[in-house]
Amino acid sequence: MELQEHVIDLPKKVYVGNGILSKLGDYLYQLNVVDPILVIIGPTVRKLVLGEILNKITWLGKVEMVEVNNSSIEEVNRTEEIAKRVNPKFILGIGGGKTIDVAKYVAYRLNINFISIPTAPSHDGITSPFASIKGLGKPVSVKAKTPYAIIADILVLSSAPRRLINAGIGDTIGKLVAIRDWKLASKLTGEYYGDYTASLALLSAKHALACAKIIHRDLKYSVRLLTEALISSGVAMGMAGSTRPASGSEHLFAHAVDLLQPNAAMHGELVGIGTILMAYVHGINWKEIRNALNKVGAPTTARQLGIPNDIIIKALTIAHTIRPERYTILGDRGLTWGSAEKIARDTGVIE
Ligand SMILES: NC(=O)C1=CN([C@@H]2O[C@H](COP(=O)(O)OP(=O)(O)OC[C@H]3O[C@@H](n4cnc5c(N)ncnc54)[C@H](OP(=O)(O)O)[C@@H]3O)[C@@H](O)[C@H]2O)C=CC1
Ligand SMILES: O=C(CO)COP(=O)(O)O
Ligand SMILES: [Zn+2]
Repeated sequence: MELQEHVIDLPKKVYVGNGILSKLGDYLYQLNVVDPILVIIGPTVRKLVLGEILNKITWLGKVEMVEVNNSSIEEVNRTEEIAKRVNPKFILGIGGGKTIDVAKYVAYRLNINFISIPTAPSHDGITSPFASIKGLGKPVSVKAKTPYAIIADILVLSSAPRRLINAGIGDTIGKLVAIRDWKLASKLTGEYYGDYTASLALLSAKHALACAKIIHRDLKYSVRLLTEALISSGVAMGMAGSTRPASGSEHLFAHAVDLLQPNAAMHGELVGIGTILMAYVHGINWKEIRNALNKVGAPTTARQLGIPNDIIIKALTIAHTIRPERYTILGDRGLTWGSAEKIARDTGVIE
């Protein structure tokens, strides 16, 4: 049998360490970064780190900056127009998941090198060659540019609000369910299952569980664990050429809630709750997942997020329609209202 071509495109270098943003200029030199450079940043992060960043890169020559407010297609189009004018050789995306997604997607559309500088360990888009852009007609991620390099400063990441750190734990714990959905799909539909990439995603989830155990004692060490887990989950997506190892029924639930009640919660928070629910459906230890999220202070109930019970139940019943081509434990027909309500009540997600 002739093997289909599969190309794995991975970042060239990953820098991780405490206070390493102070060496940004050195890293860009090592990476042969030349001007013009376009910095894409969000408004909050701009206030926090822009001064430090600009200090380190202005020697490179022409540096322009664009502030993005969300990850909508309108914001992508606006940023792309600026990028066309600047004609950068490199794009630096600095911030949380939304800013990095916009930077990564604009870099993809214009085929420009993209460097990922995360400021919050809240999502595994830090390394992945995918972006979640609102307004493209579907709530799931689309192909984007593989980061040329990643610069993850643990001091910056661990100073992010605790809610963002907890969201990263939720997004990563989700892989416990995602890889089970993938394996199930391979058995039932014959879909290719990548043992290696699934193991990498599973390892990330285990690191997130370990992080949840020690975060109260050693924040910096646990954020380092979490960041490495997020990076390797992104690498798993890059190796698989799809978000399959990192996104299963728990993400479908999160996307469904986002559709029904936009901006109700952070992505990783919804994925965390989705993981409790779908772990229950898979018949695995959902209480361990709930305990880990509870222990760090991440939400485990609809009430904590101010989401009405009906939205949770409705999301469970429509989750299977979000990405019908990706088979999960929800099957082709999804959950009935009654079974969805029972799952949500049994797991304590709704009262
Ligand atoms: N591409 C992929 O593979 C993946 C993409 N995603 C996507 O990522 C997004 C979620 O990312 P997430 O980071 O949770 O949300 P946001 O990007 O919306 O970030 C949340 C907020 O945190 C702020 N922030 C970031 N860093 C810091 C910091 N160090 N200190 C204080 N505030 C900070 C941001 O500021 P500012 O306003 O400046 O941006 C923003 O206001 C979703 O759209 C999700 O779909 C998630 C997983 C994977
Ligand atoms: O959030 C993601 C991985 O954590 C990406 O998943 P989707 O492909 O479902 O958008
Ligand atoms: Zn995710």
